[in-house]
Amino acid sequence: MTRPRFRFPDGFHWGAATSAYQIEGSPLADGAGPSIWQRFAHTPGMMANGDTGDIACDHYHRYKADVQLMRALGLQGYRFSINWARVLPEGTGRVNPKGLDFYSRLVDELLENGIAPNATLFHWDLPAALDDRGGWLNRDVAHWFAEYAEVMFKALDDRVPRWATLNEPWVVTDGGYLHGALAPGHRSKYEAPIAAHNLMRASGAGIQAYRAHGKHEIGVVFNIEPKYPHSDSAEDLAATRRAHAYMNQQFADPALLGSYPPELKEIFGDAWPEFPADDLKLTHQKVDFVGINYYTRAVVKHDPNAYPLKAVPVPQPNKTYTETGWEVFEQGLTDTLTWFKERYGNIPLYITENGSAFYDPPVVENGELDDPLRTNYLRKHLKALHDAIEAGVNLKGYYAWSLMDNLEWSLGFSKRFGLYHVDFATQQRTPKASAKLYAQVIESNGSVL
Ligand SMILES: N#[N+]C[C@@H]1[C@@H](O)[C@H](O)[C@@H](O)[C@@H]2O[C@H]12
Repeated sequence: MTRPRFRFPDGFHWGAATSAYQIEGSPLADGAGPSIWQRFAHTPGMMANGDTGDIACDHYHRYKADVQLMRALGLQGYRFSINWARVLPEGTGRVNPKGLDFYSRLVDELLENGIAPNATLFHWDLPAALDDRGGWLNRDVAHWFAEYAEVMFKALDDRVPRWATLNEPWVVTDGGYLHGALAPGHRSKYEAPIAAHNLMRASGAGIQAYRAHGKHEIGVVFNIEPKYPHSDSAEDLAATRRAHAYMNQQFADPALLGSYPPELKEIFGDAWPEFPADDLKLTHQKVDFVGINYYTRAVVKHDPNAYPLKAVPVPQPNKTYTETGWEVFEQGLTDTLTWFKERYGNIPLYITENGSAFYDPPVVENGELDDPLRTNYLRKHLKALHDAIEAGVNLKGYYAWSLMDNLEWSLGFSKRFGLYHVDFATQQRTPKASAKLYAQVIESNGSVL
């Protein structure tokens, strides 16, 4: 019998992902300290519709039922993040036992249901107390992060097989320090490179701490958005190179090569610091895997007025765009993975996030909600994933973003990425047709595609 065209390798890992501030709610419960997202969301004008993570998906209370949603899909893994300030209310020093206990109970619930926990230490919600001490702009943050990481490793590494230090450091610096659209809401081209550098120093220090205490795997998660030139003019090619270095190499290069791409000094000019040489020895630690979050691509052209890249994305005609304004371009996923292998070697890779926000008409029929555009996105991207494996990429697994509709950061609850629909007034979860497809993909290891 011939092997089905899109059957994935035996042992391929199928999961779904979320993050703490986007789903948990109860951000200050049981002794938790505030994070910068708790403050940002309660700052007037920062969040669409004034939405906050005060309740979100109420996962802090509903986690057992949510694990059953994961089980219903047949998930083999669940990628979640830990709210640093729930465990260390001041960011360092005193541990909050009730905060630690929540994550211990979540991990046990996952294991009891045959789902492997995949824990991310930092998914943007820095403790506010550390932001008050300079946050990612203070070089001491590498030590603060390593202290927090050690607390978590000692508490959970006996049960957590896979850890990530950071989620998408690029978004933290571009959104939180350059453009100000995300917490902590700074707007400085002088601060952004410093925060970026300290994020990677902290990731390196966290990996070093894991090597002293851990028994399993640790890696780091980057968002990668492949850049394609609008034309083959020298200006557009140079703009594409800058955009690629700024988003796709600024963090992976110091982590995996121990260097920075030269374009960064060209982009930031006098705002690019001369970092101590030893710093790149700290950022450059052996990782057991890299997580890649892929959503879309960008076609890039030169624009002398664009800050700071002198490059802008070019909308593509006759293409499907998601509610977040992202072109549906599955070939970009294949291209991203082959590029990553060519530049950084045959490191084990996971797609740690991939998904799409489309408007879902809440029409529930036979217990599910139809979402054809999201289902089509999922099908196309899983096929593209299989193409990358056939091209020789060392791809170990895939986590759909997201398990359920949640707080899309400053966009609030308006952008729905979930496989499960959430009625935020009632907290009712309803599987979408995309959830049904995903469950069939998992059960057949891709053969249904
Ligand atoms: N926007 N968007 C969806 C998704 C976001 O919800 C995640 O928290 C991030 O890791 C990453 O940006 C991707």
